[in-house]
Amino acid sequence: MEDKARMPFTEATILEVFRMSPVVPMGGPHATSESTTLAGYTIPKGTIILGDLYRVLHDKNNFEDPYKFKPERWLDCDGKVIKSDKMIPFSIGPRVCLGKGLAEMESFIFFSTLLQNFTFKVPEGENPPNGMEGLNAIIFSPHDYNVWAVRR
Ligand code: HEM
Repeated sequence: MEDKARMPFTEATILEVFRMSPVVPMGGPHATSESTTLAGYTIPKGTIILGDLYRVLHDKNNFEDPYKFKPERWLDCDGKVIKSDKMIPFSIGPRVCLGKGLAEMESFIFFSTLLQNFTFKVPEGENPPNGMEGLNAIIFSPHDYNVWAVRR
């Protein structure tokens, strides 16, 4: 993990994967504990609320070319990783994902270890998933696809 600070492009790539294909696109269900008003709408007590994390992560006001996979959007002109409060794949607020730190650490170790040891190739004539289509339930996952993992 101490190498992470020296691997900004790897971190940027993982951020872009989380942005393009958020694992929990609608976050967790919440409910209003009392009646409230938001943007002129009255929301009665007990209303189930789902925050559309996917929409925030694909809003062109938040991210230029939101449907393009561009890891470099996360790097500033000095090559340092940019932080954004619009980057909310783990949700926000008091019920933010409890495993956020662990998940970020695991993703970095998993991804960098795989890339250190393998080159990934799509078999000829087949298309890799585009990051947007998949099985969209509580958890978003890509459709099945084939990939060759060639040992380096
Ligand atoms: C890429 C990996 C992960 C993503 C994108 C993710 C995302 C999320 C999201 C969006 C929520 C809903 C927050 C809300 O209700 O507003 C959540 C909740 C939660 N996550 Fe994760 N999560 C990940 C991995 C993990 C891991 C590894 C753990 C535990 C080791 C974990 C534990 C939890 C728990 C306990 C909650 C419920 C928090 C609460 O309601 O107070 N998550 N996660």
